[in-house]
This record gives sequence, C-alpha cells and structure tokens, in this order.
Amino acid sequence: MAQGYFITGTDTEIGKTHAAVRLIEQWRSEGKRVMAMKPIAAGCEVLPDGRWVNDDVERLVAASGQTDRELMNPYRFLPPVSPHIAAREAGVAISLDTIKAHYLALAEQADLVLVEGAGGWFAPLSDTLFMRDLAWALDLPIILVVGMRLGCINHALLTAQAIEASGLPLAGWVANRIVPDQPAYEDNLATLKAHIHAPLLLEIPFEQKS
Ligand SMILES: Nc1ncnc2c1ncn2[C@@H]1O[C@H](COP(=O)(O)OP(=O)(O)OP(=O)(O)O)[C@@H](O)[C@H]1O
Ligand SMILES: C[C@H](N)[C@H](N)CCCCCC(=O)O
Ligand SMILES: [Mg+2]
Repeated sequence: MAQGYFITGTDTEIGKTHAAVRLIEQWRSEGKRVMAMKPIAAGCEVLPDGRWVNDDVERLVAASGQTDRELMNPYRFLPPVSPHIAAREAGVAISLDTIKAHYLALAEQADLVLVEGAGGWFAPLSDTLFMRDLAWALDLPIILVVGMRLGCINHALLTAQAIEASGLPLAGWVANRIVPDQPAYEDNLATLKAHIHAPLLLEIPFEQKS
C-alpha cells in the first residue's frame, strides 16, 4: 500500500497545486510511482464538447502521468466557490466514503499518493463537514503549504495548531513565495521554522510568469 499525504494550505490560491506538482516531480525523479488526487474541484472551464475541465486536476495529471481523471477527482463543480456551496447548488452530497474508496484504488497502484484539498483546513464540504474531516477520514499525514506573504505567520500557526488538534501528524511544510519581494522574507521564514513543529520540506521561489 502506498504512503499517502494530504496537502493543505494557509488559504486558497497560495500554491497547494504548485507545491504538489513540485513534490510529485521530485518523488518521480527518485523513481517512485506517484498518484495525485483532487477529490473535490470547484471551478471548471467548459470545453466546446461540453466537458468540464479543472485546472488543478490537469496540472496534477500532467505532473503524475496518471490518466484516470474520474478516479482521482470524484467531485467536480462548475463555479469557483467553496465546496459546500458548489455541492449544495448542484444537489450533490459529498461522501467521504466515496472519496476514501477512490483513494484506496489509487493507493494500490502507487508508492505515494498526494491528496490536495480545496481551500484551507476549515474549508467546508457541507453544513457539517470540513476539509479537516476529509483528511481525518483518509487518515493521512499532512503537508502544510504556507503562501509566503505578509500575514502568513498568523495563518500558518493557526492552521498548524488546528492540524495538531485534529490528531493527524504534520509531516512537514512548504514555504511557497507567492509575492516577488516579501519584506524580511528570511526573518519570516525563521519565525515560521521556530514555531512550526515539523520540518521545512521545500522552499519554492517566486516564479515570474513569462
Ligand atoms: N511560487 C510561485 N511563484 C509564482 N506564482 C505562484 C507560485 N505559487 C503559486 N503561484 C500562482 O498562484 C496561483 C495559485 O496557485 P495554486 O493554484 O497552486 O493555488 P492553490 O492553493 O492550489 O489554490 P486552490 O485553493 O484553488 O486549490 C496560480 O496562478 C499559481 O501559478
Ligand atoms: C474555488 C477555490 N479555488 C477553491 N477550489 C475553493 C476555496 C474554498 C474556500 C472556502 C473558504 O475558506 O472560504
Ligand atoms: Mg489547487
């Protein structure tokens, strides 16, 4: 059975997928068979043939080389909103059992499975469930992506504390530079290292779009 990780972040749009792609590329370069999972994707483009395409799913598929999008992404919604709202509007109840079954099928085919949440640790899946509950149901160690910018220390420490409170292990964290020149970056990094009780796995520079 594969080793799995659940990747969460300090917010939406702070580079969970970006970091996931980096980790997948790194693991594949070490010869590992890696599968990615994006169980719930909200925000799709509709192709001329009617298919719904989600950017995260496509980036993860491209990085991992896997092809079965239905297996890695059981829930796909059109509007780019919180999953609980997208699911309610679509009349869909997100089932943790369904996601777990998909995860286990992927895990049979891989050495490593990386599961990307949507939004942050407390992004809701329904009126009663949060992303945290999905990570708990999958029983996976967590990787926390910190979008490095002013305000991230507070967001990172709140999230790390909530992960600890869930009882799931924090396997490590990623410092992802989402702004070109964060003032006092090294000092911010040192502060995070001092207060997050898990290793810094990866530091990703800001990458200017060409
Ligand atoms: N290190 C970086 N340098 C430059 N741009 C980045 C970096 N990391 C992320 N971005 C950009 O920021 C945006 C958000 O990144 P990404 O899609 O990985 O976020 P996310 O946390 O996965 O969001 P979601 O909650 O929607 O899944 C993307 O346009 C991405 O290209
Ligand atoms: C649409 C977006 N890119 C993500 N897929 C979902 C973000 C959910 C955020 C919920 C919240 O914390 O307010
Ligand atoms: Mg993403």
